[in-house]
Amino acid sequence: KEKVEITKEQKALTKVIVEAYNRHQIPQDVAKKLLQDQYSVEENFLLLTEMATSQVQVIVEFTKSIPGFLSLDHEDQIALLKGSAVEAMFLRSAQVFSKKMPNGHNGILEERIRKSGISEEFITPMFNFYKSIIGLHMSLEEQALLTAITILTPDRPYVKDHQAVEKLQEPMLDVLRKVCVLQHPQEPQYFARLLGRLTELRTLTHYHAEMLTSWRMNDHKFTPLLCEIWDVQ
Ligand SMILES: O=C(c1ccccc1)c1ccc(-c2nc3ccccc3n2[C@H](C(=O)NC2CCCCC2)C2CCCCC2)cc1
Repeated sequence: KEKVEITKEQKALTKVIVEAYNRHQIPQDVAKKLLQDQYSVEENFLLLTEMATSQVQVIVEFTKSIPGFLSLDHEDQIALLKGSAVEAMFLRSAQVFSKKMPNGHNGILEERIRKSGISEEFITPMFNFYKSIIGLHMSLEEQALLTAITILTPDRPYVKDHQAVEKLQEPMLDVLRKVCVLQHPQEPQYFARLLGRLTELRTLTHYHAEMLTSWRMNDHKFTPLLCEIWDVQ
């Protein structure tokens, strides 16, 4: 049985990533808001754009805390943030959805999201993804490291220095692999399943522009930041 050891450096790296992840929580809890009231389709869309806009700002701060990120070429920094924003938003949404709540509340939250205005064809793939994330019972370290790994994906469009990004992503993958072995000793394939979620995430975000403009209402208004990040309007 291979003895898995997390080195001092890897412990330090994980600590930095988890602290940054915790520090940059979404300011206001969207699940609580959704459980409080039923909103109209227009109000829900506004809530989504507000939450997503603040999450983009939060993700930028989180990413700046990733050791080495600020030493990358500046245009590559932008390309990585832009290329991963929708994935990070869905990953965060899945983590919000997977939070255990007083019984019945998860059902209400699911209902509110189903009726929020998202067009039917995207509801199933979105919830399939959320349920697959729930099924993994990810630890906080795994969530934080997976988010960093998603952002540091070398093959995003317009990234020039792939190698420099790989050099940052690899240590994260190494320590995530070890964390998975240590935290899920009964599931040798757990790390592979975790990375498999990133593939499902990419397919889900493939239609993101269509998902947004098909929100069941006319005249979809976006913030300037989201127009930049989401390639809409
Ligand atoms: O269609 C979507 C989309 C968005 C961007 C690009 C492409 C598609 C698209 C549609 C729902 C959700 C989505 N899945 C959620 C799961 C649990 C809780 C809320 C969730 N949300 C939305 C949300 O606020 N997400 C936050 C979460 C924190 C990080 C920033 C984002 C609300 C918005 C109010 C109405 C109901 C759902 C997330 C995304």
